[in-house]
Amino acid sequence: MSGVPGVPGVPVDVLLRRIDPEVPVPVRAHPGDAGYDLVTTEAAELAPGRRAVLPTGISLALPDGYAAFVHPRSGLAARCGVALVNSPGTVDAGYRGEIKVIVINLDPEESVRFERYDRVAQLVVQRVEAVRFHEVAELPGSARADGGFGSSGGHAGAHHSYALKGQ
Ligand SMILES: O=c1ccn([C@H]2C[C@H](O)[C@@H](COP(=O)(O)OP(=O)(O)OP(=O)(O)O)O2)c(=O)[nH]1
Ligand SMILES: [Mg+2]
Repeated sequence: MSGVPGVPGVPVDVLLRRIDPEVPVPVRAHPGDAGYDLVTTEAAELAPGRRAVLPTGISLALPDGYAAFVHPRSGLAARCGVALVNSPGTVDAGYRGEIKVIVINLDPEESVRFERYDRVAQLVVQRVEAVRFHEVAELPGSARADGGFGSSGGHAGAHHSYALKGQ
């Protein structure tokens, strides 16, 4: 194994176990892509508004200090209205179970069908930091302060009233 964790451009070595013996090892569509495509090992049909937990046939041992994030595929979202319920899903370094993808069909009218080995999501591996929290009575000031949730204005949909209750 040659990967040096944290050195840019050097791939990180990740142990992978195939639960489904025929499932392809995740690949990127192009060199440099962020996401490694995940397939479903089970066919499924989702009526409008329905969701499913799809198995991917793989489990991983990520190095400490890393996590993998299960992201949606934009093509499925744009063409079929398929989203991930918990987007992005978080795969912890210590998780040894099968990676699963929680899909939902947001199209109001059309069902969507997944065949075995269809690519349903993409896995992005990233470094994650551990933190030490230091409790204080007052936080240091900042330009944004407590502005959020549209405080800077000027976005599409501004004609809808979505002011938070009590603000
Ligand atoms: O899209 C996902 C999200 C999570 N997981 C797996 C890996 C992750 O390490 C574990 C737990 O996920 P998470 O912490 O999001 O779920 P939880 O509801 O907090 O469960 P737990 O109490 O087990 O942490 O489930 C997946 O396979 N796919
Ligand atoms: Mg958790």
